[in-house]
Amino acid sequence: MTDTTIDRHAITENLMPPGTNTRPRYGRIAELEHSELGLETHGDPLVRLACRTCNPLPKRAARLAQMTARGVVVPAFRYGRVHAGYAVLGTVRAARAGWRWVTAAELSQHLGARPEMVVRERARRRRVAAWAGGIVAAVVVLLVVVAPGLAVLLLVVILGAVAAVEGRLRRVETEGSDGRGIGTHPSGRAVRAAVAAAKLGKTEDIRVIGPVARDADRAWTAVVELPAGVTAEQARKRQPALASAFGVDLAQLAVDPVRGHTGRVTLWCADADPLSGASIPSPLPERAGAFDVWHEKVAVGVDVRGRPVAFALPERSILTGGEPGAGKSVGCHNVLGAVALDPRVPLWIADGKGGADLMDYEPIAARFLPDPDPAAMLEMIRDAQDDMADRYRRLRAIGAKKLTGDVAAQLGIELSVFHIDELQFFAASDLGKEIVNGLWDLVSRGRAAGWVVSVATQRPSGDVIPTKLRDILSIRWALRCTTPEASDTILGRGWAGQGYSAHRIDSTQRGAGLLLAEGSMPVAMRTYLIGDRDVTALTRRAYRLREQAGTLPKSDARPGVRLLKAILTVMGQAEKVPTTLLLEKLPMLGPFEGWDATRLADELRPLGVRPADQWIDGRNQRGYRRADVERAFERA
Ligand SMILES: Nc1ncnc2c1ncn2[C@@H]1O[C@H](COP(=O)(O)OP(=O)(O)OP(=O)(O)O)[C@@H](O)[C@H]1O
Repeated sequence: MTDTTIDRHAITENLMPPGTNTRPRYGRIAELEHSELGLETHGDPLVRLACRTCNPLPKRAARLAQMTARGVVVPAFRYGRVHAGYAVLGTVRAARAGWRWVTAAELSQHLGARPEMVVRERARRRRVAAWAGGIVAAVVVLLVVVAPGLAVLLLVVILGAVAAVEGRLRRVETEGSDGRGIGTHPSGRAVRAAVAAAKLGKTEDIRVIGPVARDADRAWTAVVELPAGVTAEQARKRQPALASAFGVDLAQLAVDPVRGHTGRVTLWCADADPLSGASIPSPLPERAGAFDVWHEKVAVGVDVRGRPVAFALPERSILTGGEPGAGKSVGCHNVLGAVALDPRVPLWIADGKGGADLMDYEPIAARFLPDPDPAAMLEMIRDAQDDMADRYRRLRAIGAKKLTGDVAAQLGIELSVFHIDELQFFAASDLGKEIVNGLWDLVSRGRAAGWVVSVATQRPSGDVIPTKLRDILSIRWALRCTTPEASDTILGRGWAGQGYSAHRIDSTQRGAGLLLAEGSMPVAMRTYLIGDRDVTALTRRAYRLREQAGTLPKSDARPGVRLLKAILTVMGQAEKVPTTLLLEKLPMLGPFEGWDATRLADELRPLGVRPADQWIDGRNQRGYRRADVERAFERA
């Protein structure tokens, strides 16, 4: 080192601010040599080159060169290298695909069953390949001889196109490896690889028939042919594994068999969760006519593809379970609402919660238990068992084995529906064992005699729904549960382990559940929403239908009794009720529309009930006393 040069380390140590560990750039050294050491020139040629004061132009030129290298040359080189690589890989891919086609690799699984067809097809393809190869070779030779420049240009264009296609394919295929599954626009190859990953066979034995298509821009769909010997049913059983391989939620995937080919399935995979979002209104409130329980299915909601989910009621029984607020009441209204609109069907309802959810059904129910009263519940079950025994006697008398629509019409007995809400309040009582045993008997023997039992509970556990009862309830409907065990208590043991667990349902998925009803697998679905107003409107229509058909509950058939019963329903637990409230609520419970205070008083007078000024809600109002109405009801 001469005296006009300076050691870069010395500058770092002596002149840079304390704590600075990085070595200064040459330009900064040059600045420091001028400003701090007062040097005129620099000993180090690199420092001289970098000095803006001594050497501004070369510096700029160097920077320009550097920028050009970084911004253009390097990317161009990288791009070219990558695309050259893609061109090679694409050519190899095309050659392998061509070879597979020539050798008819996809037909090798049929070699055992139809060897002549495979051999014939291979020979045909070899001929086509030989002709095509010959023509291409002749064109290439001609071009090289006549216009070599054009030949090179054509080669570059073809390789460029191959590189572009290969690049795109790789981008799509690598979507599967970054945690986002195979994406919303997967290639056939990505679908095959995912199906193979779900342990349904080897990628090369799986085929995607036709293109992977988009469905209304909210899902992709593909028809997949499984390897020989693997059935659509096996694929449905692997649905959770498939959903995992596609990188989606179980609720986003539908696996449907293809008619006419047990080895093919249609895969439908939604981009987003189809079980959340805006609620789906039930078609029931809009329904004009009566429901026919013998010939119609009860539509309770839609599956993830938006297709209606429905089940028939004759010879069935229902278990609905889920945590509080999961949507059980709404689900049950879908069933009860439909049944109510068939005026022939006697409805027996027991409300273990003692709430207002089922109050609207009271005027049309043949039997209605509004409180969690285990003794009354047991009595209802005993009555239903007696009725069942009577039905069997009558069926035997005409030589019929079970109640069908025709037999029902012939004997004048009807399908009866017995709905018990919040079974746990009855099952956990002292009479719980007898109640559960009675229900078990009614479900198992009552099926053929036309008794349909439906139980709902917000505590799906072994003590509320013993396995022996659960196993004979044929329709099982698991709404959101807190644990996989609770879900299994409803659906049956083992389903959670296979990926079908209602504990996975999110609280944003209102009314979502797993329904095991028609097929052998639970179906992820969402119930139709039936709000409180809909229930009121439905039951009022049901009332009118039953009134016309003369099938209202016997005690309700007399207008006076009907009125007193409706007034007691409006009053609930209250001791007094204002006339204004009665006039507002009574039309919802029976044919009392358009009544005024005078008409109400006129109807009640013969029954011994008179209005009076009452102190209600902190003021003097015209109204009725509960004790008067109850006395009149007892007299009636
Ligand atoms: N299918 C649905 N679509 C949209 N919202 C729904 C649906 N089902 C239920 N809900 C919403 O969830 C709320 C609770 O539903 P519901 O009363 O049926 O629950 P539940 O399981 O019966 O509760 P609990 O056990 O406390 O009686 C409803 O008030 C409604 O707002």
